[in-house]
Amino acid sequence: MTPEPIVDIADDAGDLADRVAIWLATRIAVAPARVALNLSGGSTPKRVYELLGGEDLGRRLDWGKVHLFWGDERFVPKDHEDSNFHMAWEAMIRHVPIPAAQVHRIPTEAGSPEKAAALYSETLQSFYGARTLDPQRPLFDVTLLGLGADGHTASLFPGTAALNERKAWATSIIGVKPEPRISLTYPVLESSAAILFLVSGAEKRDILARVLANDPSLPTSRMAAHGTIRIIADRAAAGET
Ligand SMILES: O=C(O)[C@H](O)[C@@H](O)[C@H](O)[C@H](O)COP(=O)(O)O
Repeated sequence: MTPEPIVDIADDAGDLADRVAIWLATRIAVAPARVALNLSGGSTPKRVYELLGGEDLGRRLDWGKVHLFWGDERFVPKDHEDSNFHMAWEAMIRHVPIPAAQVHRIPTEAGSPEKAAALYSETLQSFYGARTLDPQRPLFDVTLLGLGADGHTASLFPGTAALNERKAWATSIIGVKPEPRISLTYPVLESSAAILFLVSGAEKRDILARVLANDPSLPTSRMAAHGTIRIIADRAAAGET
């Protein structure tokens, strides 16, 4: 990974979620105007979204300046239980006063995964106000990502053409998982002031060690961000228990 990640160790999954939620709440609070958060799917961030959508934290945040995006999505309807949007909707979005126009989900109602990817690229470019990314002006304030057991992140899986896509902002991934996926590409994920990887559980221990050793065969290791990269792992994932 470039730059070298900052690694934070949380006690357990609950502590990890608390830290990330507070970190995100602080980013939202200090942002002068709009703040663009790029969300991930997976089981690890769900508790973070619940905290941000909860009574305690959710009501204190200025949701009027928050814009939500997704790093990847399954090509399923928006209310499908496997939808990353649906997970964030249930855990957080439906509980908070964020304007609907600021929730930029991946449009899986488009006729095909390719069309959904093309439409989402347009959404991102229109938000950014340009079709070319400027390293000095990141698209996202924060990108949340996970680490899959095979080293994937977002829906960038080992050995797929999506890893080499540098031109399109979003792409479709077909034939790797039972359902097609749509994923932002490296240049777009990397256009973030801060990237935060959430890694929890003993089953992630080996793969996290390989990422930290910069194994180039792993999509996660190949992330080369413009801003900072932080990995928040719990003790089980970090091999400290
Ligand atoms: O939609 C998804 O599933 C993801 O975007 C994916 O990249 C995920 O972040 C990792 O597979 C880790 O998932 P866990 O948090 O469930 O371990």
